[in-house]
Amino acid sequence: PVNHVPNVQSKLSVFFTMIILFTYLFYCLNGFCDSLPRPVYDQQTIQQNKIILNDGAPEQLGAYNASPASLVREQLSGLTHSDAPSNNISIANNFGSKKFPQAIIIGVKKGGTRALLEFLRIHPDVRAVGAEPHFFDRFYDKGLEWYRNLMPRTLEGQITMEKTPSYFITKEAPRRVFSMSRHTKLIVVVRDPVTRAVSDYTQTLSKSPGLPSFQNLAFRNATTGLIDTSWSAVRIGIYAKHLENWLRFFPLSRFLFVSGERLVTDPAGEMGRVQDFLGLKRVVTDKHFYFNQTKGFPCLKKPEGSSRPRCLGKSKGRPHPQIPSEVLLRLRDFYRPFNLKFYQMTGHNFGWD
Ligand SMILES: Nc1ncnc2c1ncn2[C@@H]1O[C@H](COP(=O)(O)OS(=O)(=O)O)[C@@H](OP(=O)(O)O)[C@H]1O
Repeated sequence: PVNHVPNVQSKLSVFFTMIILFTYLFYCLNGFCDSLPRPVYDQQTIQQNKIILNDGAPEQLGAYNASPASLVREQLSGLTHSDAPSNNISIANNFGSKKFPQAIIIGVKKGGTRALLEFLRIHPDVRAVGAEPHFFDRFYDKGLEWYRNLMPRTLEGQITMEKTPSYFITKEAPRRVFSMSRHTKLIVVVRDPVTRAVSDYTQTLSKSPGLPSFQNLAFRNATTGLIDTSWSAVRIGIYAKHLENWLRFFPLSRFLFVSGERLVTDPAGEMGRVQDFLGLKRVVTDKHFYFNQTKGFPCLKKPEGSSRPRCLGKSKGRPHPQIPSEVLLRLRDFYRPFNLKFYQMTGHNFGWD
């Protein structure tokens, strides 16, 4: 019996070592290893992403917009499945690596950028940040590593993406994106600038109900009908001017112009063009969409990370206020030459005139 004591002891120590190893393995698989202290900029990122969700709008987040909690999960796990069950998140946690985006939706505000990103996110080869990072306009001084850290982890063959519609009108953005990578693919969702201006105004009005009327803001002089181009809702729609700025750094072949109107009337058709441009298999097709009569927009039968059909949230597809027709006509006249120039530059007639 004396001989058995060391035997039992060694068996026990092997048993306890195994328990410790298994506990550690389980701990890591659940993603807790990754929650060790992170660099300061990562912690700041979490805070900032909470603020800059949905184009900086402190509005009700849409069904597709990542919640702050999911952003935190995203930051900690490197995943963007805002609705994915947490166990999925933790298992995939350590796979892949964070890369700079190979494609960015750079604009335009109120063009339909959220819809496009959410439609793309159902593609298995696309991984995207849920929130708008605003790196190339607001947070450039945080540095490229900060930016890369915001990205979800991707596996070989997957594309990293983000969307920040204000990049399109940011003077410094083209040079900054170029210095990250001159091969970056740039997607611009454009929409009739008049409707876009009204949509932009509607969003601001929803946050500031005391806002002056649309016509008060649109005209510098109501009698002469002089348009106020310093009003951002007007200025953003001068697409030709903003595009000129980008073409100083990127050739036209690096751009894809998506029609915001067609994204609503024929989402599958427009998604086909987008997937081709990104070099992706055409996985997102008409079978992924259904037209929701109540919402008045196409919705996804199975959005990413969910098995239930879902539309974008309340902040997308808001009813627009009635604007006097003469005001809209005047604005239409104002945009016409810029639109024609834009059609010429892109080789695509968007049919707004
Ligand atoms: N499928 C679907 N569902 C809901 N809304 C859709 C969809 N496709 C395009 N749109 C249009 O997207 C407009 C909002 O554009 P953005 O997402 O670019 O806005 S933002 O700049 O991010 O605030 C939004 O503008 P408004 O209608 O003025 O709210 C919509 O017209």
